[in-house]
Amino acid sequence: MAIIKIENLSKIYSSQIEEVQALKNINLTINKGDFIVVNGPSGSGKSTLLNLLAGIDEASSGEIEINKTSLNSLSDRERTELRRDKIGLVFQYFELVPVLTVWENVEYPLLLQKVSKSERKKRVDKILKELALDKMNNRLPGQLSGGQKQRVAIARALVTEPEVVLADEPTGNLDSETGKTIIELMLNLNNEYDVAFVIVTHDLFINRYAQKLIEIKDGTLSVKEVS
Ligand SMILES: Nc1ncnc2c1ncn2[C@@H]1O[C@H](COP(=O)(O)OP(=O)(O)OP(=O)(O)O)[C@@H](O)[C@H]1O
Repeated sequence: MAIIKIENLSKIYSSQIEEVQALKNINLTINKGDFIVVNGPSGSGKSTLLNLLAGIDEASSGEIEINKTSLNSLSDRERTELRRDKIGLVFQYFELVPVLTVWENVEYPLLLQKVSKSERKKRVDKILKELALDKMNNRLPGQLSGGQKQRVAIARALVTEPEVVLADEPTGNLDSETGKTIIELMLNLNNEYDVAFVIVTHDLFINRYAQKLIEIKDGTLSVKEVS
């Protein structure tokens, strides 16, 4: 079942000096439970693609459908809510809120969704236990290792029960052993919850975990192999 459908998506960055076509007519379907790895050289358009999916930036032309709803057909507010409900985000530099505890960081997206207090407690406790972080509930992000921070970020991305998690260089700031643990954790969560993962990375070791391996080059996308 398709969760996200990208059709003829293009992005042009224009300034007074030049125009850069960062994405050229991209087509891609992300299905329920997919584990997709995206490679590509620096400047090829990987972050642009994630930013368009995450709503951090807007496409120049083309369509993104989430659960059969075209983002172009929605108001700004509806678009934000749809993304907030269906997409979880994980970043290279973790992006945790430094003054909130581990527990509060994971609770935060549920506050935005206006989930009740009792339901918040249930869901945050469950995901922190699942990710073996329940002994660290009251720590601040500054008191965690890189791998622990990334586990908190993954818990925060999953607590809203999204259909897809987009991860931008999730191992980029971790040593190789911790990076491997994080990817294997994502794979387990993918199997357990059937949530799709799209991992944009330079770390070639991640490719062996891919169900679908995608390469972006000069703004065009190709599927390298499907297992
Ligand atoms: N805000 C912007 N204004 C102008 N050009 C931009 C902007 N953001 C990105 N670009 C250009 O768009 C192209 C794609 O950039 P993008 O950041 O998507 O690449 P990337 O594959 O994520 O690279 P990296 O692996 O280095 O992060 C590049 O040529 C880049 O210089």
